[in-house]
Amino acid sequence: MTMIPILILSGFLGSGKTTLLTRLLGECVNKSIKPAVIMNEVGDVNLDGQLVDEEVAMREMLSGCICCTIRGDLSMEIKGLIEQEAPDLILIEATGVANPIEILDTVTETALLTPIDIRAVVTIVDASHFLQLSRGTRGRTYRLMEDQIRCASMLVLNKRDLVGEEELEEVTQLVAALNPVASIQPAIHCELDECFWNLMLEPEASGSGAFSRSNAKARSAVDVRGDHHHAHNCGLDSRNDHGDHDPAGHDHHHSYDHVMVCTHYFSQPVDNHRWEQVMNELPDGIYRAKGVYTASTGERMLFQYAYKQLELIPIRPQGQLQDVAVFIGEHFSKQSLLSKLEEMA
Ligand SMILES: Nc1nc2c(ncn2[C@@H]2O[C@H](COP(=O)(O)OP(=O)(O)OP(=O)(O)O)[C@@H](O)[C@H]2O)c(=O)[nH]1
Repeated sequence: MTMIPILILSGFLGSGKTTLLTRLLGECVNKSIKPAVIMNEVGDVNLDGQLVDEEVAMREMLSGCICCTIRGDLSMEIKGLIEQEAPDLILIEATGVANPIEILDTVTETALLTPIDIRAVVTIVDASHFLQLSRGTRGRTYRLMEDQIRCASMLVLNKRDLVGEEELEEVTQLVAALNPVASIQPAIHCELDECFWNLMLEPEASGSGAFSRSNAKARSAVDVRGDHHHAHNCGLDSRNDHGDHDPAGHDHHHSYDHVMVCTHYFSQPVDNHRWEQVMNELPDGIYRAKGVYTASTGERMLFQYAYKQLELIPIRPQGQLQDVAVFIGEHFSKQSLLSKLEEMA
């Protein structure tokens, strides 16, 4: 019986999951592996899908988080992908607010429907952001990041370019203390050593043990017991299941109910400089934004904003794609943001 390996990419908003995913897809081409991708977004548009080659089989799960509201759908997506696309490997990019323990649980349940093997949970950590939060009050976002780190089998300490040597040492120690088992790799734009790609894509060839399903289950169980309050929820505020029991019978403690999503559809082209200005003036509460707009030059632009860093990338969209911006953060006024965006028109 062939078991289809699954890689779960976890990490807080803007940490570099899509960056890692696109690199992994490149490595798959090099190694003649046929991948399939499941992308999950908290908003109702998937812009990251634009960065994935058209030829790669992809399923999008939007407007909910696979770790809670739409976790049942994940099993069906995995089963459907295997039956329809016969991939060698499935890569799941979770939302940045997902609790990977829940995803592990769901994927493990999927094994009852179809033969799969969880090969690794790769958590990407924004080294600079994590360090900054660790030095502050260590609120809910920090706790979610801790959970994501705890259940990883591999850890990528990304955005190494944004921290100095001593800070890197400090953040490595923090992360290693939370998860002494996982291998840790510092990286810039998720550029990893060859052995890391081999571990993810060809564990047999590299002679290293995979993250077997039973390991995953055991790990998940330990974490659930050890830190029960953080175990069964994600940081998404757009759910309506507050305090409910979920079908699997888990108690939901919504300790991460603090992340807000705001979506804006552009009605006309936008001047690039004006857009940079607007993004520079965003309130501190907005830590992540992405979208597509038409510049006044007529060019389509994909923009990425993570923790005050803005990136504008000219794109040729695959298929129909609306001009839209999604803002993610906490404690910000959606109304004043939307008015500001309206004013631009
Ligand atoms: N300076 C710096 N920026 C990075 C690095 N890696 C990724 N980025 C940028 O950070 C932003 C977010 O990267 P993504 O890969 O989209 O992050 P993500 O985790 O998929 O984001 P979400 O899907 O919103 O959760 C993009 O603008 C990237 O180009 C890095 O090592 N250093």
